[in-house]
Amino acid sequence: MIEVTDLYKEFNGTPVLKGISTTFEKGKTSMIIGQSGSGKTVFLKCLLGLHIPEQGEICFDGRNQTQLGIKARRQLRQEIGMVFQGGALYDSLTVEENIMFPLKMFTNNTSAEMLKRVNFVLERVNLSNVNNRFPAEISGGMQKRVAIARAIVMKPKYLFCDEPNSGLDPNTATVIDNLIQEITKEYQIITVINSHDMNSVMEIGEKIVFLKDGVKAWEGTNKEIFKTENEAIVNFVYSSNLFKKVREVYLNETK
Ligand SMILES: Nc1ncnc2c1ncn2[C@@H]1O[C@H](COP(=O)(O)OP(=O)(O)OP(=O)(O)O)[C@@H](O)[C@H]1O
Repeated sequence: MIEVTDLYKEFNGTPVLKGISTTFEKGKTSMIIGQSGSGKTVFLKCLLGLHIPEQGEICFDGRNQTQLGIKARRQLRQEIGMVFQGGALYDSLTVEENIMFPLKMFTNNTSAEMLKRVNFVLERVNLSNVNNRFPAEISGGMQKRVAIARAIVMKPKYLFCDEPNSGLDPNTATVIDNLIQEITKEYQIITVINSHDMNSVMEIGEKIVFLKDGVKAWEGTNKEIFKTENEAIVNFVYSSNLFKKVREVYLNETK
């Protein structure tokens, strides 16, 4: 479990995260949502250890990230897989080289062992015959799959995804969402996703943390989001007429 307690982060005296506490569980896809500027990226960067919070604790299965020594921090970093916004693949490396990169960096595996693992994760994300292609030679959806394959190649305990669906059409976005959720369950990973995409939130948001002005304004599941009376989350999620209608139908059907 990841336990975040009273997390506080400021920049030049301006508070961005104002005492956030929450937990993320194994085998669940948890989502951080909120308006632009609400602090989602800063929160994810704190989890990754890229920002040092002024106050609070982030415990990864009992290990308080902010108090770990260099060696333990490096170990923890290796247990985290990251899917960056836009995929962040290396353009000059092939798909195979991109996925092999963390293995080369952090393991002493032989070339044959690394290749076996690369092919295994490529198969897991339903990609074949793309080993020697460059990122520019495959579609956006395929690039996301490669980014997911690279994120899981080190068998992470924790998977963080920043806007994994950005730039994808709705069908491909749903396929990527489902893939992330399947992998989360199959390998019992703790997955935390930053998202703007309400379809994703409704589809795979087993836990949703809603940030508003750096404060946790609501948390719950994608089912609870339909029923909640919390004004802040209702205004945020149901700003679209389509979602207002969907909510009405759901509430009528479950009366
Ligand atoms: N390195 C930094 N230095 C100073 N201010 C920062 C820094 N990083 C983020 N901020 C500020 O923190 C606030 C929250 O930013 P953050 O990027 O977390 O928002 P967000 O919710 O991820 O927004 P978006 O959905 O647009 O990506 C913003 O006001 C931003 O300007």
